[in-house]
Amino acid sequence: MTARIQPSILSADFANLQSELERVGTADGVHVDVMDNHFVPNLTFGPRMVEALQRVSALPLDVHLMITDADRWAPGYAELGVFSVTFHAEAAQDPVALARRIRQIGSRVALALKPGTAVDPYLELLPEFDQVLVMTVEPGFGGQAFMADMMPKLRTLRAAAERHGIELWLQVDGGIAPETIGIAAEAGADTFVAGSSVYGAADPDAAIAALRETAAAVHRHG
Ligand SMILES: O=C(CO)[C@H](O)[C@H](O)COP(=O)(O)O
Ligand SMILES: [Co+2]
Repeated sequence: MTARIQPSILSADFANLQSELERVGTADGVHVDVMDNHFVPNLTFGPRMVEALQRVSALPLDVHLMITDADRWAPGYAELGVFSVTFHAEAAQDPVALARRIRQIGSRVALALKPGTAVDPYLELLPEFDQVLVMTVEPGFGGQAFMADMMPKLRTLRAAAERHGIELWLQVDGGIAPETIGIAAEAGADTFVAGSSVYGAADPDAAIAALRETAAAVHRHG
C-alpha cells in the first residue's frame, strides 16, 4: 500500500501561496480547503483562487470542498482541471449523479464524511468514487486534535472496498502528525492530509518524509 502525504495549504501563508507550494515540493499532492462560511464557520477561497493555484502548482491539487449545494458548485472545480474533487456527503442531494459528472469531466472524485456521519449508507456507492475522506476533526479549522474514534470507519471502508474489488484511496484529514499517522495507517488509510504538522515544521520536506516513512512502516509490518 502506498502512503501519500498531502500538505494542506490551510496552514500556509496566504500572502505567499506560490512559494508555499514550492516549500512542499516532495509531497504527493497539495490539499486545498475551500470553505464557504456556511457549511463550516470559516471562509477561505473559491474557484478563482483554485484556478490560480492550478496554474502554478507542480503538484496535483486535491480540492476539499466544505461548501453547501455541492451538486451545483463542485463540477466547476473539476472543470479547472484539478486532480481530485472531494465533496461532503452532507452537502450533496445526489452524490452518485455528482460523482459521475465529476469523473466525466476528468477529475478523480471523493466523498467526505464529517465525524458524525455514518459510513454504512454509502458502502454500496463506493464503486462510484475514487477516494473517501474520513474527517478526523470537525471540518472548519486546522490545528485541531485527531479523533482516534473515527478509525472503525476506515476499517469498514477498507473491508467494503476489498469486497467490491475496487482500488479506493482512503484519506484522513485533521490532526495528522508524527504521533497520529500510524494509528490511521494501521486502520487502513493510505492518503494523509497534514496542515499544521507540515507547514508548522522548520523543514516541511523533512516533515513529509518522516510522516511518509511512519505510515509506510505500519503498512509494511501491520
Ligand atoms: O479540512 C480541514 C479542516 O476542515 C484541513 O484540511 C485540516 O484541518 C488540516 O489541518 P490540520 O492538519 O492542522 O488538522
Ligand atoms: Co481538508
